Amino acid sequence: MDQLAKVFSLQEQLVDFKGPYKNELATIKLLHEPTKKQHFQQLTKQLLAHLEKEEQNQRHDHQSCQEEARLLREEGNRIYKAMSNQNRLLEACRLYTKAIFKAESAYDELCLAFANRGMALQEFGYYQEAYDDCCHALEFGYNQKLQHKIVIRLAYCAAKLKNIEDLERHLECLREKDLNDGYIKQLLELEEILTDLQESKDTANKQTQKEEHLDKQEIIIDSNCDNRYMIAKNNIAAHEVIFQEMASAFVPIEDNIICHQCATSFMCAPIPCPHCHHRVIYCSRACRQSHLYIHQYECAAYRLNLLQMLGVSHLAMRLVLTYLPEILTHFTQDSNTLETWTKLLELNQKGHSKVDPLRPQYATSLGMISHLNKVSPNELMYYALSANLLQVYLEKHTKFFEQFPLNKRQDSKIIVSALILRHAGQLLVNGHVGYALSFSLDLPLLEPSIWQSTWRLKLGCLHKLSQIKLTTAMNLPYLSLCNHACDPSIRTKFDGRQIIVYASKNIKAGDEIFNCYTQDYNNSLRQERTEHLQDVYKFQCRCTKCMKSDYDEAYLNYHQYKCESCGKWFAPTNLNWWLESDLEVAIDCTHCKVQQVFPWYQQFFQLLENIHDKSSRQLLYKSFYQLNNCLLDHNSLKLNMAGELIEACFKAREDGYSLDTEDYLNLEKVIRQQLLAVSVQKGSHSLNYLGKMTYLWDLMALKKCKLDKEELETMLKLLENLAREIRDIFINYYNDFIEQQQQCK
Ligand SMILES: C[S@@+](CC[C@H](N)C(=O)[O-])C[C@H]1O[C@@H](n2cnc3c(N)ncnc32)[C@H](O)[C@@H]1O
Repeated sequence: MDQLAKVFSLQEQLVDFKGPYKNELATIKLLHEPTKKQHFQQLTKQLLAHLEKEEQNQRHDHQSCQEEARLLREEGNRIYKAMSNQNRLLEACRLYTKAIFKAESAYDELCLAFANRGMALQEFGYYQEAYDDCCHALEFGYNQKLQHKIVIRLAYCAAKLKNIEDLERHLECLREKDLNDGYIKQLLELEEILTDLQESKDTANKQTQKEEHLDKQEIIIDSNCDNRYMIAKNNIAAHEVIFQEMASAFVPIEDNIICHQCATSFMCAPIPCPHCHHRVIYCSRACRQSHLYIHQYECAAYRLNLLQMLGVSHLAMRLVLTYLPEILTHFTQDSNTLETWTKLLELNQKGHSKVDPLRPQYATSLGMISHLNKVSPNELMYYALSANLLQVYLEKHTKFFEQFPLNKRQDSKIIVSALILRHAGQLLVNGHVGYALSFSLDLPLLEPSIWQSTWRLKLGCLHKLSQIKLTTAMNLPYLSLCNHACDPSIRTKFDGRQIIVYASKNIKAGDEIFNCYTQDYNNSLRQERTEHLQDVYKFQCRCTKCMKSDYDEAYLNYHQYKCESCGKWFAPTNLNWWLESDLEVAIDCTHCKVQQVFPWYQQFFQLLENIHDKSSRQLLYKSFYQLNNCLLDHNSLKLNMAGELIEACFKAREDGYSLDTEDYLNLEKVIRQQLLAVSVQKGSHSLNYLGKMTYLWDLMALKKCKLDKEELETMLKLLENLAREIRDIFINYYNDFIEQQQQCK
């Protein structure tokens, strides 16, 4: 990072960005001025060489990768063989996974680790993942003489997956091998399964996939002026799906372990690329193969750790990589740089009024609004230098530019830089952040303490899935057509790389459909939102909520304290004082100006430290209920304290301290208060609500509380707001532990 800053600052001195902004092409051309170009590009190459050197210094040699992976795999084998250990399969898988990561490109170990993980996954019941691992074992050079061991496993998994074609292929391969009696017996069994599958194939219900009509409501996009927006053509009822969109490109945020192809964060058998220090991961072999085209141009950048320094410019480059085949068609023999650029930009004029969000065309992305003309010269310089760096990287470390006509190589470099710059500018105001409920565990699907079988949690473990994580930065150009309001008319659900947009309230035909780019009016102050919207999105918000005279009333209602002196309700100047590291800050009543002591605050957290002690817990519940005397209704601090109390009680239970009936009654009461407050602040369809709901479901599963039928049905309906695989986990949990006992009532 330091080196990047150093090189960028040297490059800045070589370019004059002071003049008026024209467009991305003209900006990039400034970096290519003949007099400075050589020195300028030399600095970029030096930076890349520096990263290469750093990577080489940190790289583990083949032998140590091999050795560390071997030790992990052998430890996995030891656990796998320990028949008395009921968690052995997932524990072994965990170690095999670590071995796969450690092996990097030491293929001789990598293939063994895949083979062994495949064996354990198969036994646990993850057949598709086991199948993929066996394919990887073969791909990375599993011993020729022992390959029948892997092929028989492939055949077994194909049989479990009812994949006749694969099963036929693997059995054919096995028939040609010289097998011992044991294997011949297995082969005959598999032959029988194949016959059964073939016979049942014809009678099986052929499920034709229904082509769902995805945008139930017609959306009009006014493209006559620069500022496009979305309106409802028909009345749209609250909670109806308005449209769905598939992200054409996305990148994982930070170090989240997410499949780079389908964006799932739920993987029981992560498959890392062996060449870029496992910085790119897939959930399946199919995803790995689908992503090969993009990854061939990114692998070296991941290896050099270049991309994490560049944030939005990385997503911009992915957009270019995704649409390269389309971009290439615009490079003709006889047009010059400006003509090619103009032709590319004309695409969006043709495209944006007829957009298919599920099959996004490049035109839609090219047409997104950008405010590069309004950013500071320093900011513009940063994005231009990042675009240039990525272009030079593609040139030096990949075969990317070989796809362009030979006589257009120079043009293509300038245009590719200009496109990366254009998309970075667009994504600054059009990028979307995906989020999901997640576990706060490393390799959560391989955590033996929480799973009873595939996708089925153990009793009392649903609350482990209560965290909300930001997962991806996405390009969703159709959703981006919605303008902002602080009281939006939509809510969004992220499901892998697909987004589903629901009406959050009734929308009348002709009404504009608004998204919210910040925290909404219910969860932030107008001034905070205004500053952010002005800084990033370059506009002054004039939505109905911001134009009201009591614009902050809703939010301030969640921060009302009763003054210890005058007894009046007030909202402190520093609303979230309890989130700050320095808790010594003085809180004064805004009416009588008397400084507050808040003795209940210290007392509560002291009691929390002794949660294992029954009498402390009793005092804790009492002091929580007493908060109602000094904190109004759904006060955010009270909500936070409820969260601390609930988590601490669940943790105590996990640590082996038994909670009694009174504890559970109190817990239920506190969880319900928390859920009510979250539904008021964030809405009951929010992930925040669903995350907190897991605690109540755990109490139900543990037979410590009961819900009436109506309440339970309402909660079940809310599961629609979860991504598919997370919803499955909730439904399995409901079926395993809740449904039956609720029926027994
Ligand atoms: C994601 S885009 C929305 C679609 C945009 N109107 C377009 O034509 O592409 C965000 C940009 O739209 C404009 N915008 C969005 N909401 C707005 C609002 N409430 N008032 C004024 N401008 C707005 C701002 O320029 C903002 O940076």
